Amino acid sequence: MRVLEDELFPSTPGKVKIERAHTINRQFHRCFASTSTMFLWALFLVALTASYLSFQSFVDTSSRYFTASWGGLQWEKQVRASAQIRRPEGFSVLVTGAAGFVGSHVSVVLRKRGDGVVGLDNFNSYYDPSLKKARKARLAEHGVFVVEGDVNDSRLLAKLFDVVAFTHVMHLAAQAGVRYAIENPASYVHSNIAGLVTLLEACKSADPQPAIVWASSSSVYGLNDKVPFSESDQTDRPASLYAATKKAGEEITHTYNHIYGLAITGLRFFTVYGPWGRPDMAYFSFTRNILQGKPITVYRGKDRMDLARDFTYIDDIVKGCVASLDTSGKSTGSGGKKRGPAPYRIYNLGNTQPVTVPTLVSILEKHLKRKAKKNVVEMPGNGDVPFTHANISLARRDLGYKPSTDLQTGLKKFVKWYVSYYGYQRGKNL
Ligand SMILES: O=C(O)[C@H]1O[C@H](OP(=O)(O)OP(=O)(O)OC[C@H]2O[C@@H](n3ccc(=O)[nH]c3=O)[C@H](O)[C@@H]2O)[C@H](O)[C@@H](O)[C@@H]1O
Repeated sequence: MRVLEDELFPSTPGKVKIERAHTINRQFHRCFASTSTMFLWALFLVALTASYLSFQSFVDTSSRYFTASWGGLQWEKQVRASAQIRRPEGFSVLVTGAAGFVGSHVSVVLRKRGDGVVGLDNFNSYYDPSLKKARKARLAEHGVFVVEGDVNDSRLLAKLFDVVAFTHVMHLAAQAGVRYAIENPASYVHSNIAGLVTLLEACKSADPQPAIVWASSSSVYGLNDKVPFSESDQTDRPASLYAATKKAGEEITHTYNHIYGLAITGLRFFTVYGPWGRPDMAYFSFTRNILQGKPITVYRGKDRMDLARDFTYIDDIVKGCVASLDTSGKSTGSGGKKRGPAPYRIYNLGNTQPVTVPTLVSILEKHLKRKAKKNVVEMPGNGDVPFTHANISLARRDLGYKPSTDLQTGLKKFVKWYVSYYGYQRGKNL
């Protein structure tokens, strides 16, 4: 009873205070203890996360180191052997996009005449990479080694220039295709802008600086309607992001020529076709579909106008590329500094005989001995231009460029290659 009374009505009021103070103290300690425990836990978690992250980055770095497709003594030996020059006054050429259509052809021709050639290609999957691997195998038969890597990899480029004093760079690596830019715009910026700048940075710092020949495109003429297209014509109205990145490439290379003394030649290719070509292009996909009995889509311009292209055969383009290397002149910079003016050139490489898309189809039908199932639709507004037509007088004058294969002959050679490459037999579904 007393206890209860004492508890309910304490005789000494201070007692409550003391007890309350004790309780508060205890609570404070408990609270402090739990805060510091929490703090310790938090510290522990932070430390755990940090060590996990650094472990991850260690794993990443080391796995990159161990799985990198380039580097090492054996790799350097292959690069050196491939770059070896076997003719007097020969070149050592770094060919980017070497497993690509134009790149593989140029590499073979250069190697055959005794130049040293090292290829570089990222083997991306824009179109069937097995075709790129097959081109690589063909290059290996000719003694050309293709490094697997990206032009955006500045460490790789520095290493390549460290191992070989390239006299020339044939820059053909790019995100190609006019209409695909709608689907994947970033890939054009990545390869055609960022990749180009990374490559030019490597070239500018290289000692000696190489001369550069690179692939621009007929698409830079965009909405121009003055024909034939001449190099001095207006090129500031591109119709696709692809064209815009190629035009930007022309401006970017000009800057590097101006500031660092790099010798630059830009080649505006006009719809290149032929054996070992690109499956995304019309002549290639039409062939596949006609052989498989599938329909093809033929675009038509405004007022039912047929679209036309200045289709250019691969062997003619290769001759233009090689002549550009032969006449490129020298870069003048060293130690990353310009020492004098260097050549800056741009040339059209076309065939000068535009052919309509329906005519292209009828030539294919003749060579394939099959009728196409045509689905004619109005050209969608996705970057296409209605026609292209090259004026090649500049290239003829400076490069001795003289295309000699008409579309009939060129497509016959393409169909022959296609049929043998894909092992086509009548009746067999490819
Ligand atoms: O000359 C160039 O600079 C460009 O040439 C080609 O671009 P393009 O001329 O559009 O070549 P294709 O894609 O083979 O088209 C050829 C023609 O066939 C037409 N086409 C294409 C595809 C299709 O399904 N149907 C069709 O009618 C196109 O509209 C175009 O008129 C290349 O794809 C580009 O990489 C290159 O830069």
